Amino acid sequence: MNDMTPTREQRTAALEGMGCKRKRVEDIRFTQGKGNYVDDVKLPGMLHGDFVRSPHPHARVKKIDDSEALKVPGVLAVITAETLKTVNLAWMPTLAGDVQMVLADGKVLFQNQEVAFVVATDRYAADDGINKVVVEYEPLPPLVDPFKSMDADAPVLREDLAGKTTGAHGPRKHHNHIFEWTVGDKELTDAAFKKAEVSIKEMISYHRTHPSPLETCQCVCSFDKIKGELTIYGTFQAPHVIRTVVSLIAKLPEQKIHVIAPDIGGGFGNKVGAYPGYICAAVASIVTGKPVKWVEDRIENLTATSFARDYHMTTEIAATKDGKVTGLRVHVLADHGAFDACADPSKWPAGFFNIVTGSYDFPTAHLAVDGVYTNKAPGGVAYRCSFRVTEAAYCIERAMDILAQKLNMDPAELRLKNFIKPEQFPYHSALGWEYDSGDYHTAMRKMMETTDYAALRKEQAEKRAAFARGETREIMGLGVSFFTEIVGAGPSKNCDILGISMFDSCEIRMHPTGAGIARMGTKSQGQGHETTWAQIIATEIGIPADNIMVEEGNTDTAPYGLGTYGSRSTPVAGAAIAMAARKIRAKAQMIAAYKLEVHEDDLEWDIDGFRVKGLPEKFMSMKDICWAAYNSVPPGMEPGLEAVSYYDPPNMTYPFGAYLCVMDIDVDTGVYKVRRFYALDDCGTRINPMIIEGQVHGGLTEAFAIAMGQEIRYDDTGNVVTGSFMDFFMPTAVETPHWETDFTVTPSPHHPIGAKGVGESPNVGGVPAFSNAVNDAFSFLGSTHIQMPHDYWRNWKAAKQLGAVA
Ligand code: PCD
Ligand SMILES: [Cu+]
Repeated sequence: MNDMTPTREQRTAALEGMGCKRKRVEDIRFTQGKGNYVDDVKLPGMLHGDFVRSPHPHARVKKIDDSEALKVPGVLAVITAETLKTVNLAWMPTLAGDVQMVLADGKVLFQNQEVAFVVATDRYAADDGINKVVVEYEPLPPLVDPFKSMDADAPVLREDLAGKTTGAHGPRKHHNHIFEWTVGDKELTDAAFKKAEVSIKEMISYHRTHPSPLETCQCVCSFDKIKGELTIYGTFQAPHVIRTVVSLIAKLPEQKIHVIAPDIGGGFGNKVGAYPGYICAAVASIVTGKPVKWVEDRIENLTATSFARDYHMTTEIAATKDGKVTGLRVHVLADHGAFDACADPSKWPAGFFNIVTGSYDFPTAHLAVDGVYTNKAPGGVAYRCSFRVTEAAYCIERAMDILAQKLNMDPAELRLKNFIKPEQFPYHSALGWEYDSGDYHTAMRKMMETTDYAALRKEQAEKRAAFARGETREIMGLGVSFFTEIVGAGPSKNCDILGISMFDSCEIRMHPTGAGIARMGTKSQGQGHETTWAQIIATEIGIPADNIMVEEGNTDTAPYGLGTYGSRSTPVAGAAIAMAARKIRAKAQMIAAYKLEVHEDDLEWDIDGFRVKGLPEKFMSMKDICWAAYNSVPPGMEPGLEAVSYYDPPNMTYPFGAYLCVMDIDVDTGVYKVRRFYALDDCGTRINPMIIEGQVHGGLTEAFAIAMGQEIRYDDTGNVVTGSFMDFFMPTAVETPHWETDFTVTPSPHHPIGAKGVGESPNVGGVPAFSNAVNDAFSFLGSTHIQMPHDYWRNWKAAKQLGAVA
């Protein structure tokens, strides 16, 4: 060996594999404005469609007159429910087993609901056409408050369901009831409460909000009459699912549907579902024979496509005097809006909300969820929520603080006392999950030491005394949050969408020169998959990440996958990638054995190739093996080097984290300052620490937005009052706090590379940390729970109600 021979460290570094802070390859195009988004798709002769929307939240549609609209220059067609009925598409199935109007059929059920679709030569003409469509409405009483939805005299919203006493998830108790879902042992839990030395009860609401990605939902549909083929470019987080759904509802053969999700400007769950815009653009293209583009504007996005949360959680904890939890009882009233269009795996009407026991060893628990209809937009699973895990984490983390307050215990100490212990993993929760791995005590203690939690509590006590003496008008809050996430939907035993198991996939094809292309069933919307997926392959097969091209989002080339949401890509596709790479390596080993003239078992893997055991100079690099795969494979072996893997995970993964928010609030103005925010995340094996940090920063910023002001609010008449960025809080760099990140590593025992998801964690853990900080600040004035969002006005109002301001 000469001096030029690279060291093992240099060879490893050259791969830029797992653990490397590899720079994001996609950013080369994004930072130069060279991304290719749906709105960049411009096809010859392309038309534009736009919606007439209802100003009323609840009304009968008496008549739609399009005669004047059709006279507008450039307007070619006005599509209504009547048009759609001719092709059986006036209603579409939702992922939650309900049906949803594509265009208003006799009635509208929420403000801004789609009523008619105007198709024109350009967007402006379409807009002019919209203004000329005359719709005659007969307003009906709106139902806004979910708590009144099951009143005896509540208006009937869904006339199409008249007389139906069962829905997709069992019996319905009322004409506005969707489902009741119960989990856990009711008797045992009731008994625990009877015996309880201490208990708390609080109605904890997680308000309605919206993911509002930078790029709104949009598509271009192009129907080729001659070939009978439909090509759909769209902002799809799950392109294959869209292809299957379109095939099923439009009765087009699946091979004749090409779904392409190009670059996506943020998804956050907003782009999982199927929207009327997609159906209308497809029908318009079939009718006109021209490509049709549909692009939502911001107000449409905020008010009509997939809201998030709107969970009202009556929460009770039973405990002993010294702070050991003995039971948890939760009732949720879930406001699903006008149609149940929640994008959960089929069997889970309330998603994975039954992770609500959190990080604590509850001997027993019982949960009941009632889903109800109101005159609001449909949706329900979006915005970094992992299928209602954000709601569950908020519920339990707020409740633990309330219990700590009642017991006069420190909230961090109460948590430490009740954590599931490291030796209890795999841990079976009272509500039915098997937590794969965790070390909660270590994470919590690291958070407490790094932030000097004890000193902060001391400072708080001093400030409270000073406040009492009238020396300051500022109060200080410490928001502790310790969350357990459940991501990686999911095992076919309990997760499917429309009957398709929630596996994911990867196909790797190596080229002769030691480069390759890898395709997955997932679809990045900004997460950086092009960077990280190549890193997994680099480590697994010893080819530099730079030599692996990652391609997602084209259903013609990618293997079938269920898409990217619920932080499932790393737990599911990440595993498929490792498994496909291992198949490549297994074949490579046979080729290397043949070339080095030894038995396969005499070879050992060494960073970027195979070495003959005990003969270090006999080595064949993976690059050379790629070449050999195309010219000298062992007799009887097929040439080439490619592999595909479909991975059905044996379990979910359970990332966790310890967060602390330090906040100061001025009681006279309600103005708060986030002095410090510390976030420790454990997502098992870390693929790209820089990307993880970016994910955490992004998720915390969204958590900050939600907890401190962001809200989709309806007034009593069913009017959305926060339907634009004038009113919907969108934090910029000015408002956003500074984030301190940290980590521990507890690998997932069942995942091939030990990785868990991380993308949703900061939102799951962040919201309770902010809300607990506000509540902790006010608690010494006698409050137990202040509802989110905690904007200045509400903080001031709380201070006033608590007698802190005159
Ligand atoms: N351990 C680990 C984990 C992870 N990672 C990384 O990180 C990321 C993420 O991941 P995940 O967790 O697995 O996830 P995904 O699946 O991929 O994704 C999803 C998520 O993601 C997040 N993030 C983000 N970012 C961006 N940029 N954009 C967007 O849109 C978004 N979104 C959001 C959401 S909302 Mo949902 O949908 O609601 O359900 S869900 C979600 C990627 O890249 C990966 O690779 C690493 O590195 N490592
Ligand atoms: Cu989610």
